[in-house]
Amino acid sequence: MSLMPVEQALQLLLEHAASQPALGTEQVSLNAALGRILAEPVEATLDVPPWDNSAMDGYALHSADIATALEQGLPISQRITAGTAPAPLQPGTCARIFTGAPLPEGADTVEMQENTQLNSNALMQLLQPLTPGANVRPRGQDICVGSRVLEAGTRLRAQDLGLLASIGIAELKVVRPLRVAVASTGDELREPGEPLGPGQIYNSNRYTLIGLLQALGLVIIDAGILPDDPEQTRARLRALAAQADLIITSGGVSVGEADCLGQVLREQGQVNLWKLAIKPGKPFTLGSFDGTPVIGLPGNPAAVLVTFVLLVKPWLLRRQGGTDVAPLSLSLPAGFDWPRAGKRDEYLRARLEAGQVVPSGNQSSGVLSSASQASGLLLIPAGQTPRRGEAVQFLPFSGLLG
Ligand SMILES: Nc1nc2c(c(=O)[nH]1)N[C@H]1C(S)=C(S)[C@@H](COP(=O)(O)OP(=O)(O)OC[C@H]3O[C@@H](n4cnc5c(N)ncnc54)[C@H](O)[C@@H]3O)O[C@H]1N2
Ligand code: MOO
Repeated sequence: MSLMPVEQALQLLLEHAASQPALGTEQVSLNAALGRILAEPVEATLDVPPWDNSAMDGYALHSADIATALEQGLPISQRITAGTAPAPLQPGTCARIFTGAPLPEGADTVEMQENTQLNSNALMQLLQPLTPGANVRPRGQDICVGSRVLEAGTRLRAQDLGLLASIGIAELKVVRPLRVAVASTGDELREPGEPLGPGQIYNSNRYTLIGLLQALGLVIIDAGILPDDPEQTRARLRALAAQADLIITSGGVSVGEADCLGQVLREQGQVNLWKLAIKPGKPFTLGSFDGTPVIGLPGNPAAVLVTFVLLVKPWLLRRQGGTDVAPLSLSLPAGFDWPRAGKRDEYLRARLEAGQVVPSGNQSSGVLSSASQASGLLLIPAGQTPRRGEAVQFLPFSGLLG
């Protein structure tokens, strides 16, 4: 059976997310807007800076007076601090001025105080030639009135909030956060804190997934472990579907027989089982229950991490109207020889060493310690055998998480 390329799966997921009914919006204050997605574009209603101002602590003068200022000095006719409104500059004089203070009418140039001296006549004398217009930050240098400063669909970062504040915006309209239910499946699972019986393991995916969702600022419905019983699974899914915009499950999506979740989705909802050309993360499902989308991730812990950051996160962002969903990918030299070409795109847990990318340990899809030791994912495309020194794509976790 042929495997679905990752790009195709991503495209289908993004189309699926975009086809969902629009989410509501809410008005939030700037300090509650970090990481939220802007629901409408923002246009500036003022210039920033609102007037020409000084970039330095020093003296403001008219460029016509530079020669006089160099030769004999100029009298200082006023003192302008930030936050004050200056009087027009008297011709043939200069003004003491500080960084950020408005330039007086009649001045067009500033010299920093280190390049000046007060001569014996208490005149400000330039110590070196000065370019007309130097050290002036013109009105509108940053933002012009009427310009669009941010587009709808922008995920707000700290600098975006600062930018909005600079044009006086105190509140803005953002998309309401998604409610995402997280459920693990598997009879072998126990929760940390409980004793482990024979054949049992701890439920790590729950914590990985909840952490990944928390970093995206979403509302999480922690559904714990789904029981391996169709009747109970149905009832639990019904309750989750009524509250959540998306249900994410882990486990039970491969060809195994104890696949109670798949059975319930097939009977009561809808399910597409994909075999992706990705390692780890080959089995992946997209379905629905009572109209609520369900994404079923493979149970292997590293497959959960990889498929979430590459496929689920873009779905979540696009579902909220986010426009920028592609992760940062850097082209860096490989610090290894890759021995054999694979049939799937392989995303290795990797880190940087002396500017080169190296795998960070055991790459089995059941292994999490190598993910913990990694600073990103390294792509070995299907069919390729990169050699040491050749460029490979490295996706830092700083761009994948949060
Ligand atoms: N005959 C085949 N077997 C398997 C195939 C295949 O194509 N044919 N694919 C393999 C691949 S690739 C993956 S990935 C896994 C996916 O399996 P499932 O999604 O059905 O997941 P499970 O069987 O339930 O679990 C797999 C593995 O992960 C552990 N697990 C599950 N949930 C958790 C959890 N919440 N916390 C920690 N660990 C968890 C589970 O114990 C298993 O070891 O299938 C392969 N098999
Ligand atoms: O896709 Mo599985 O995660 O390779 O083991």
